[in-house]
Amino acid sequence: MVQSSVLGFPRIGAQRELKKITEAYWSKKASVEELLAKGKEIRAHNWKLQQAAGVDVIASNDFSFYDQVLDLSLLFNVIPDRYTKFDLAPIDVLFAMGRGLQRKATETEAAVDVTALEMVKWFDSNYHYVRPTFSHSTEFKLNSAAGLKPVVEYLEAKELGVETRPVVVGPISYLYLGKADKDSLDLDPISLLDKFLPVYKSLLAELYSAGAKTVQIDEPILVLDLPENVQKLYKGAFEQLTGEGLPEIVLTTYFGDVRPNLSAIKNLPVSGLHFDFARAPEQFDEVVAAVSDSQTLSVGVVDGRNIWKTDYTKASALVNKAIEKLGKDRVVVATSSSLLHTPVDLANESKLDPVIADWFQFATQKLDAVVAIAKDVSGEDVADLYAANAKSIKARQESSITTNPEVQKRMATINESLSTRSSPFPERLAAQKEKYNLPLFPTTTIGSFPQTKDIRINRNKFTKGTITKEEYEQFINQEIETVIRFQEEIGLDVLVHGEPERNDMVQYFGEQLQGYAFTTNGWVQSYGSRYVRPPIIVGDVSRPKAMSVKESVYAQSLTKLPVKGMLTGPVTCLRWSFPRDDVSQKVQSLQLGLALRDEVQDLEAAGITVIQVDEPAIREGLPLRSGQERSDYLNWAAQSFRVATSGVVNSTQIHSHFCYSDLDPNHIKALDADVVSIEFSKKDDANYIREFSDYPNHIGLGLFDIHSPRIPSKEEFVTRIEEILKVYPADKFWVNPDCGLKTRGWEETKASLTNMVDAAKEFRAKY
Ligand code: MET
Ligand SMILES: [Zn+2]
Repeated sequence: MVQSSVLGFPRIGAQRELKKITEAYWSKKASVEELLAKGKEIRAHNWKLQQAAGVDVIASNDFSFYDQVLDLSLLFNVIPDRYTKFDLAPIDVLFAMGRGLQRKATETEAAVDVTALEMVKWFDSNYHYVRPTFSHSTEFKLNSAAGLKPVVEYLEAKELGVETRPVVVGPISYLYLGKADKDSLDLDPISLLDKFLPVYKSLLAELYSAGAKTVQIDEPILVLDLPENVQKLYKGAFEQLTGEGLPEIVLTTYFGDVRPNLSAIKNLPVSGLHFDFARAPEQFDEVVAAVSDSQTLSVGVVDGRNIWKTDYTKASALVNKAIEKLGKDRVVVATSSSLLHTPVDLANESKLDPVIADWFQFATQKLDAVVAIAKDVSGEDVADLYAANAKSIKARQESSITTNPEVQKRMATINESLSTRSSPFPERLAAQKEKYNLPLFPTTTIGSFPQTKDIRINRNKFTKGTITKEEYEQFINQEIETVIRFQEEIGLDVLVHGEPERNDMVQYFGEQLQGYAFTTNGWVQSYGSRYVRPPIIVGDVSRPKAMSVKESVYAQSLTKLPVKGMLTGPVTCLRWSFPRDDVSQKVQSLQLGLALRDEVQDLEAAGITVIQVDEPAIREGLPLRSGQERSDYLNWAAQSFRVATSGVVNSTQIHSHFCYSDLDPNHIKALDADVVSIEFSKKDDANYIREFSDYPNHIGLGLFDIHSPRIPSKEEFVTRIEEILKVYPADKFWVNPDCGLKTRGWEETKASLTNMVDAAKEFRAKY
């Protein structure tokens, strides 16, 4: 029998149970016992679900209350001192590292004030991990204060009658994905490997004693351009991690092609290797040849990153090719990566057009897919399943929903002049200076203001039809007015309308574009308790009518100060949707660029002449390796943005915004935006700041973390601005937060922004 394997299952719960309980815990509406019990319930549910589906290899330790990488930092005691001095319970240390913690002293608790650790994109996905942060004083040890999570969860499953394979991020990836803390900037985390391995090994030994025969060790960095010194570490490291009293290891890689690093993993003493053939089928021959005689091959054919139905016939053909080489006993049918990146269950979608829904598989359906393929290649009769699958695949290929000849005709009109502004930046800058006459250190925000409960309630009422469209719009207008008045009051220079009408920055536009489908419950974890519901691009994209003009015009009518129009850029719309897999991403991105061009021009015509087109996803879309694919990407990504934004006059000021990543200024030059804002509050490295000083256009280097409820004081802003001014010129300096404020409450928003604006005024007076 060929086995089926799932590398990880979404942990958010089919009804977002995890979000509800963690947020209740944070606001002290649920106890720690209730929190832990809910986690346990979700895990049990997921294991049972996979067992019932017939999955042979089921993962444990794929659950997390915040992030699986952060869990390891707690487990291995990679906890910067600033989090340990308050005597917090382990779960609160975890949350403090993940999201910061600020609380006043009470009779029973001391005051706490710590910022969160840095959060960055997990490879090219829309998931974010909390970056391990090392210093010279880091002392690795198994931190068993709350039990050893992988062991606890392994035993928990066992008790339920489910034998699982614990999954842990590998030691080399863990270090490599980390960074040095501010006090130890000369430290290269990878140099800590020798110290780290014995502790990592003791975790494996504990798992083995608990009964785990095999563990899944994820080494996703093997799909990156790895420096040779890092490649060379694998052999020695895995030799140390195998042997008597230790479980067997299945080494997993995903999200790309491993070939350039293949020598690193050839002949490792691991019992199995896993590769992602959904993403990188081209690596097949070479990586299969690298599997040694004693090893199994886990064939990742069911895509963990997208929602399209797996083509069973194609998948079987690939698996059979592996079986020909290795035999049935040494081949496993697997998901390409963890299913964390897909929505939980298609059965929760009652509103999807059934014709289109038939093209999809969500995580729960993907369980059936791996099982069906494993059965088929084992020789079991699954002809009915295969016939039904072939029918769906064919129906999609032949559907007229996916093509729009008008869009295709318009795509042919894209050329240099359609994607270039009529004058270079210096001329535009002059025109804009004259028009807006902004002070030095102009202050602005990134767009969204707190999405309050009231907003959600009213949106729900409107969706359910219990209030009319007019009533809803009136409500939204009131919200806009509140936001405008607040901004005027505290003295911001370039205002925003606050985005109260938007549930999500991509979904909101997706719902108004042709060529998109959306789910009602297709949530995917983005970070912590923040989930997104990516819309799905099913066909050629176009814009039937204006999408954002009404709200912006209303906001502008309330004030003399400029109000920024606010759009989500083509690359971000693409990246934060589930893209089509039947046309290239470039084509989808340019189609979105054309649709947004119409919107930008409509805004300008309506008198909105500062327009921000957000591209926070541009960095994550960057192919993981350098080379042709990456330079092609940078070209079409920038071109799509320029298609959207270049049809305006010189005095119209185009802004863009980037967050969640180590942005390379070179990657955004070609967008040619007049002003960009960048998440920056966690960047301490002066050299990194300096890289931006050559950037030709104007930049707002984000001054505070919007993922955290913490309120920076005015003095803190002043110190930070001074620090940046050492290497960054004052005349290009915009003052703004890291990102939008939608996840924040009003109280902290008011306080933080007031302090920020006051700090800017101080510098304005000085310069
Ligand atoms: C993730 S980037 C968010 C940008 C958006 N304009 C906002 O303020 O929310
Ligand atoms: Zn942002």
